[in-house]
Amino acid sequence: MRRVCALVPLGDPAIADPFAAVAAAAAVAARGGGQASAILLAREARRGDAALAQAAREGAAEILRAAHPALPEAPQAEHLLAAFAHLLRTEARDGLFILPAGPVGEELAARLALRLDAVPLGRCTDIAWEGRTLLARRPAYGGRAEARLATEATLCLAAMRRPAAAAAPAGGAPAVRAVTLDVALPGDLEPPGVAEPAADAPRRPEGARIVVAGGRGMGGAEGFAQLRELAALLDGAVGASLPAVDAGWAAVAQQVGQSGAFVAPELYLAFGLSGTAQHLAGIGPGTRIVAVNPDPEAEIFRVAELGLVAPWQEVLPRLIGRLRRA
Ligand SMILES: Cc1cc2nc3c(=O)[nH]c(=O)nc-3n(C[C@H](O)[C@H](O)[C@H](O)COP(=O)(O)OP(=O)(O)OC[C@H]3O[C@@H](n4cnc5c(N)ncnc54)[C@H](O)[C@@H]3O)c2cc1C
Repeated sequence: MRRVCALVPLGDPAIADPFAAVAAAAAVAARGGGQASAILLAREARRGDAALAQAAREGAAEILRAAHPALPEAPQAEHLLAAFAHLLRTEARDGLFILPAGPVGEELAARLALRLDAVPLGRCTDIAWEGRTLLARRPAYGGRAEARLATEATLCLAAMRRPAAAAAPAGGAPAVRAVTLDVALPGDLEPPGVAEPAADAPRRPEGARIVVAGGRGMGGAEGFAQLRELAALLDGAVGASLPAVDAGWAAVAQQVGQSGAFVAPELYLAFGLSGTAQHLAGIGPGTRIVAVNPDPEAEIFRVAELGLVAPWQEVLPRLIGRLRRA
């Protein structure tokens, strides 16, 4: 088995769970009988103290703390790309490098592979070795098929989600090394188009403890107004399916699923959602789902821990009324 290393960009608010990469790398390495390493990238080395402890807890046996004083507070992909490309060229020329799944991690994995002439594996669900051959699996055609990739390339990049089962901790304190980067970072970048979220911007579902989600079955904006009210009462966030977003009932940032956000709340309340593979791909394996749908055959009931065969109109107003009185 070759080196398996997580690349962890710290301080980027767009990456909800950067340490998912360490957990995924540890799981991949453990299956091959080895241990994972991690590269933590931050603006200042001291920023990494808590991160160091978490990377160790997630299973990294070897940690490189990389700091670049010119890294902006909220780095853009160009900055992270320059810094990680330099790190991989100088510190680790081969191996499997894993970034956290999500728009930033997946873009970085693809662009790093291009820059370093490495093999881009995309967002993988599973990676293992068979002899010298690395075998990766990833969903294809909207989750209806699975692509199996095999390569003997020595440098590969992938993005992965947090695995359902964590690898056993590395055991003992990890070996830690620090490095300060002196590579030039791109300057004078245009600020990202959505640098400042509007004051009334909806809360994003990533990171919320409770997600109240709606689909096409909500039938219109009125149904979503009630979902927002329930989410506020539960201190949760609203999620939506692609058709609901397309209809303009919810914001693009609230879309959950394969082409939207990945969420891993404790509780996912699903109203008017049929439970397609593309939607469920955005919900963490440890999440408990409660579904409300009048169709007893709806797929969502196969994954729901609790299901109510009823239209949302019978359940949602009552739930809101109860919580208001509580
Ligand atoms: C490449 C690709 C990527 C995709 N990415 C995503 C993605 O990221 N996220 C996503 O969500 N989809 C995605 N899709 C779309 C996906 O295939 C489905 O079309 C979508 O998930 C269905 O959304 P839905 O459950 O809201 O609607 P439907 O499948 O139409 O389900 C509506 C449900 O509402 C129920 N219902 C009807 N009336 C009521 C009522 N009064 N109360 C309660 N329930 C009611 C119905 O019984 C039904 O089960 C993607 C598709 C492709 C091809």
